[in-house]
Amino acid sequence: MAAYKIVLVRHGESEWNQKNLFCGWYDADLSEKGSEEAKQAGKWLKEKGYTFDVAFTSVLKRAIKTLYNIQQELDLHWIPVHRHWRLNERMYGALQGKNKAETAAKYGEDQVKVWRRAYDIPPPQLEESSEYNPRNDNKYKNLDRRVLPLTECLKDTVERALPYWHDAIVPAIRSGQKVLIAAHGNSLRALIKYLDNVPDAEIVELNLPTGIPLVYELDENLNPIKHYYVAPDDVVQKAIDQVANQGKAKK
Ligand SMILES: O=C(OP(=O)(O)O)[C@H](O)COP(=O)(O)O
Repeated sequence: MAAYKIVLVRHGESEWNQKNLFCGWYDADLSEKGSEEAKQAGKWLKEKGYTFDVAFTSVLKRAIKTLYNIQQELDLHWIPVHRHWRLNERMYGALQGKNKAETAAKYGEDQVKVWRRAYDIPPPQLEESSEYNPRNDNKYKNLDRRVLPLTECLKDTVERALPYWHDAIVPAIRSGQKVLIAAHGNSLRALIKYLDNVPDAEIVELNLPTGIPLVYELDENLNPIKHYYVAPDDVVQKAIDQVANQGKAKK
């Protein structure tokens, strides 16, 4: 019997997902399809009787709006929402704004898979002068510049996301609140890597679909007992395959 149940959800499709661009900390909006996916996520949760006491998200609008769409479906506008940069997507460095299929055609699919999925190999850094440099973004103006990354591998994302997990999310779970986390493909992979203790070589194969709630049942020590998506299996598999295939060169 699970002591706790939490729900993780990757935001619905963003405009940059739709264009197959590496997005990272760029603040892309949801596409129309992404808003629909977010509403559908809320409907699936409602159908299965889920409700929440508190929600956590990043400071990026694709995750914030996904969460809001879910709140709307569940009539949970009133719950506290905590936004934090530590739940942001992995900083994709110099790849931000580049098309994944074109990058695969230029550098090879194997290299792109390493950049997308290797645990401890970061993509090349953003230039200091880049328009995507978070050090010039108002959202982060009160933070020490040294915590703002110019690139990250998944290991870096794990290291900057976990303090927020331990300091903010774990106390909420332990206090008995029902927790929803709306975040990103790689910031959620970072959390799953930690929760499930996934070996470095295996995390490479984990792809998270957009807009499909993922339930984690946890024991009293917050160790996972089991996890499952709240959506029909065929929908889940198709969405996972789509993400995995984004890094293939167009034939
Ligand atoms: O910004 C991104 O993630 P997000 O859409 O979950 O926020 C990345 O571009 C996801 O790409 P990836 O699946 O190639 O790591």
